[in-house]
Amino acid sequence: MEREMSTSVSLFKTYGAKGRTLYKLYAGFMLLCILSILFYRLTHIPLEHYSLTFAWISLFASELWFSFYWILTQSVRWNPIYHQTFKERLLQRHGNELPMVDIFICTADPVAEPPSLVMSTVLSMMAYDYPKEKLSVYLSDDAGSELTFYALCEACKFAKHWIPFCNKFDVEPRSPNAFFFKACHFSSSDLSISKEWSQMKDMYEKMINRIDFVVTKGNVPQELKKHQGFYKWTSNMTSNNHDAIIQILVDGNGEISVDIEKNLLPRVIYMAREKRPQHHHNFKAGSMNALLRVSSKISNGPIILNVDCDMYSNNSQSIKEALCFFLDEEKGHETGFVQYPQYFDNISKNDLYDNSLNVLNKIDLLGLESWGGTAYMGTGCFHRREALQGRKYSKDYIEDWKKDITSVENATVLEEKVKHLASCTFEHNTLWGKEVSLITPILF
Ligand SMILES: O=c1ccn([C@@H]2O[C@H](COP(=O)(O)OP(=O)(O)O[C@H]3O[C@H](CO)[C@@H](O)[C@H](O)[C@H]3O)[C@@H](O)[C@H]2O)c(=O)[nH]1
Ligand SMILES: [Mn+2]
Repeated sequence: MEREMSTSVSLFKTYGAKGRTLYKLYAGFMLLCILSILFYRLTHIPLEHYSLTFAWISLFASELWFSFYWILTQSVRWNPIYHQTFKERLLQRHGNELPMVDIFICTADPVAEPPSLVMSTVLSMMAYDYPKEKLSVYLSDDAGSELTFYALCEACKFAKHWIPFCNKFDVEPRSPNAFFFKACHFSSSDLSISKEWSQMKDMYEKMINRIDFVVTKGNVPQELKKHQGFYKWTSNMTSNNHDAIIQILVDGNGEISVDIEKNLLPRVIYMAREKRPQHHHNFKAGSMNALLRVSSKISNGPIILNVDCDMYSNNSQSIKEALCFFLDEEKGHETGFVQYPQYFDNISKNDLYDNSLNVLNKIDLLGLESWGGTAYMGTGCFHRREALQGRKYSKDYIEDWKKDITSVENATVLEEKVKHLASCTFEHNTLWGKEVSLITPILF
């Protein structure tokens, strides 16, 4: 009875996959077959000819290896676990005091990772169905490229139209590139909807053309440098030798921070950490470290979402879903991260290399849950800031979700103040470098 009551108020429910008994029967049968084959191999070794014996033993060795592999994989197939979230309960209980969420997007090269596509990732994050004053989007640009900065300025202008459009038409997914690609045959009997839809598509395509033009040219022409922040790019700057650049593009103040319907936009911050050839930059892990430090002085959101620049969000509710785990009164403290699976677009018809990741996403990751937690995949993961910053698990820990800061300082002053946090030597000989730093490129 007590158990039932506690699950009825929980923000999420956990349940096992259907058909497990059937699977277990099948697995038992398979095991029997495998053992019979192994038994047969061992008891019928042909000894009459050397080459025959060798072939037989080789087969036996590969079957033994396959059996070992098969037994290991049963650990992630045995008991797949699903979760169901209750967003309405989350909103009922925490609707007015939802935590601040900081989103980190990492990009590293404007040629290999075209800024026009990166901006679709940025826009899908900005358009999350979540209170915009609680959302900060950080773009880390490891190339330190003015092309990416230009693209981000364009994306912020476009967001003023895109976000109200998403809200009005319940757009999914909220990456404009994915949306217009998937809905390319959109038609509506309502002429005004059709008109609005094609106007938005047109506006998006014009933005993409402007960005692609600049990227093809390789620099931003003087007349397009409308944002005052361009002065930070000097002629002697290269992608691996430059000062840190922090630009708060949308800071919650003034005309720049509201959309065409006068609703607030999320904060948008551009960061290019300092790079020097003599210091190792540690790839994505290095940029995550700098993002952690810089964001802690700008918004300090207790929840962090990290995405690679080529991974848009395909569900505008993802933040709320993830929060159901973190904010659950009974079990929330047991959750350090919430990982969403990765899916790829443009998979070839036969999918020879299994890019759809069906076994991983639909079975293995769920199977790992029965061992206490799924695998960390890098992108599409929500973290507790405290966990990333070194707090150890404690049964009695209660997180204060209101520790974020909304800095009232002028954006330019704040940019200069936090610049040293993105320096390439910050981690050298400091406690932060020793105890917190995420120099784990394998993970990030
Ligand atoms: O110096 C670098 C190098 C890479 N990146 C970014 O890191 C992300 C991942 O790098 P990528 O080369 O695209 O790695 P993938 O193999 O595509 O990504 C997988 O492997 C990564 C490293 O383990 C994980 O972070 C990802 O989530 C996972 O999808 C991208 O957004 C890059 O822009 C940087 O920010 N700085
Ligand atoms: Mn990648």
